[in-house]
Amino acid sequence: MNGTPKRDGKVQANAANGKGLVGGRFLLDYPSVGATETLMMAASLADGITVLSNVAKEPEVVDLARFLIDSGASIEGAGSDNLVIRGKSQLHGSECVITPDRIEAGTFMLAAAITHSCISMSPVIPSHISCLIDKLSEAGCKISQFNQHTLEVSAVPTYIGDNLKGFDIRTSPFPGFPTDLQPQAMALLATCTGSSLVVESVFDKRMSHAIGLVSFCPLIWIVRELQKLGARIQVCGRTALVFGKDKGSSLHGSRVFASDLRGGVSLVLAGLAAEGTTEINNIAHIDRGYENIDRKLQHLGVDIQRLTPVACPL
Ligand SMILES: CC(=O)N[C@H]1[C@@H](OP(=O)(O)OP(=O)(O)OC[C@H]2O[C@@H](n3ccc(=O)[nH]c3=O)[C@H](O)[C@@H]2O)O[C@H](CO)[C@@H](O)[C@@H]1O
Ligand SMILES: C=C(OP(=O)(O)O)C(=O)O
Repeated sequence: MNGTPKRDGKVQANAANGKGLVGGRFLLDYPSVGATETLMMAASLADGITVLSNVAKEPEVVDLARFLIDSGASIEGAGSDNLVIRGKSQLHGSECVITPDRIEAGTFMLAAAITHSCISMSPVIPSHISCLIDKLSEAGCKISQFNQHTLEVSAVPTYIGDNLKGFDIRTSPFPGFPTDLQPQAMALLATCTGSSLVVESVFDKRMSHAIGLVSFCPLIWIVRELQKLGARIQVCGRTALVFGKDKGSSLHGSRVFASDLRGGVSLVLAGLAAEGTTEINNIAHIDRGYENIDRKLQHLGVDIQRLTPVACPL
């Protein structure tokens, strides 16, 4: 794309002067999920061979590669640092079964932990959430795998004693700890014993952008909402220090506001552990990533009521 003009806030792109896309070599500065997926789709229909280096290895990238291959694309290396894509003149339709949502599964695992309960989940691909499995095990949960795709998370008092132990987190690209589970894990840490460090190394703006709320920053916002529920958290740059539960201190219900998807669901988790009633507003954020979360939690015995309908029915 040469001399990409910007007009009225829009970018107008012209591929190879109107002759279509041509393959090439790309070295990504950062293994970006969106950039890898976009380049993979473009290269599948570009003229010639494309070599992509330092690409994202997230399961969703591998899933998209599988779908493109089933649709006629030629992609080698999905799940590794490098991809070789031989462009085709066209693709065809194919059927696709989407990989189980590891972030939804991880959120329910954290729900089991924060409520000191036992939840069995299926289908889950354990290797997609091995980092969370390790952290919850470190906290004292018992995680059992029953068959290829069934996991049970147990944090019942007879097993863990009075409380789970805090643990430290540093988010990083797959297979590291997912940034999309960071706020939910922070809610859990506020109920564990001891202090825990959370370092956000994927999304700079989730941590450092707006200390003092100069402009919108999801992390600062969510910390403030969790604090309304009694969580004790201090943020410094990309690091949050979560002070766990002392004897006598606990989360309590309050009126809070979701400001984004994962921060929003972390308020649901905190609400599960809080004494009294928690009212969460702006739940459209949560509905974007959790289908029927209220009904799923009701099935697990949670006293939860939806006060506003799903904004955009799924
Ligand atoms: C729709 C979707 O799939 N969204 C996911 C995707 O977002 P998304 O694809 O947008 O995330 P990226 O992996 O591109 O970006 C992650 C971070 O890296 C930064 N960056 C990105 C490219 C670059 O060249 N340099 C750079 O610094 C971005 O500003 C951002 O802070 O991956 C994120 C990281 O796992 C997840 O949190 C999102 O849920
Ligand atoms: C950040 C996420 O998605 P979105 O970019 O759609 O908010 C997410 O899935 O956690």
